[in-house]
Amino acid sequence: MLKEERELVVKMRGLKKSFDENHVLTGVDLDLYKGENLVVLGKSGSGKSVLIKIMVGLLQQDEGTIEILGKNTAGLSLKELNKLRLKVGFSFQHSALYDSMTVKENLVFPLTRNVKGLTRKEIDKKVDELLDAVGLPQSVNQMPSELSGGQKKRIGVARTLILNPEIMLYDEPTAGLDPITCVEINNLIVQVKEQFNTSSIVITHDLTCAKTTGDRMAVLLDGQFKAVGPFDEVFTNAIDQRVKSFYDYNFIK
Ligand SMILES: Nc1ncnc2c1ncn2[C@@H]1O[C@H](COP(=O)(O)OP(=O)(O)OP(=O)(O)O)[C@@H](O)[C@H]1O
Repeated sequence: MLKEERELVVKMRGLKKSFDENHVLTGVDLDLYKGENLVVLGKSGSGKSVLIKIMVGLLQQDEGTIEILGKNTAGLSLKELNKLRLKVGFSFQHSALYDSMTVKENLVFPLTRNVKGLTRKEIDKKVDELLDAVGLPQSVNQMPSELSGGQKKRIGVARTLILNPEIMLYDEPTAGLDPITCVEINNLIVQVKEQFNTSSIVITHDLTCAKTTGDRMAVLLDGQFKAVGPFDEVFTNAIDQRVKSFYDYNFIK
């Protein structure tokens, strides 16, 4: 199917954001198609987190529009916006699990807060389904402090998925993990897309993560996407020296 015929789940146009004289986003256009994983690459401080925060409503853009699942966020009431945001699952860089709650309680908390009228049986079924999906059914009664970094990330993903999001945002999913665990998390991101039919934005500096998880790359430079496309296309045909050097520094020979 031609790219243009595919359904867009996120459409950003002309997004700008400055902090005083720091012009972080200078005109971002971004398309996320249904069922794809789009990787956003950019060096430290390039504005990747600012972009995601605008998308989930933690920051407000100065200019530009965002459509999520066909709805322009500017025209929505707070109630409509909150409803829409439930369809966007945000998997934080540091997993953000509640340390005083068991794994199960961590998963149940967002579910009961956002979905009313579920029976105990339905809740248990959902928790079991998600822990199975992330490969950690045995961790149900463990405390976050008993989990490894990779396991915490998996539980974080399960907790995000429990609300059935249509769009997943992964912020530096492999940061701070050893290479073997990175591979496992990368595989999980691909698996989630296939199993739960999600579309995702993956923010990373890690080119192995990018190559494994991403259908397309989008490289953020000077506050805009300068190179967008499949991994090999973006890096082998790179005209911009900074896109080339981003690749070279990641794979130092
Ligand atoms: N709330 C804020 N107030 C002022 N400046 C901010 C704020 N948030 C981000 N910035 C600035 O915006 C720029 C981009 O930051 P951002 O966190 O988006 O970078 P990043 O690409 O995610 O970097 P990293 O890869 O290191 O996480 C930085 O110069 C940062 O100092």
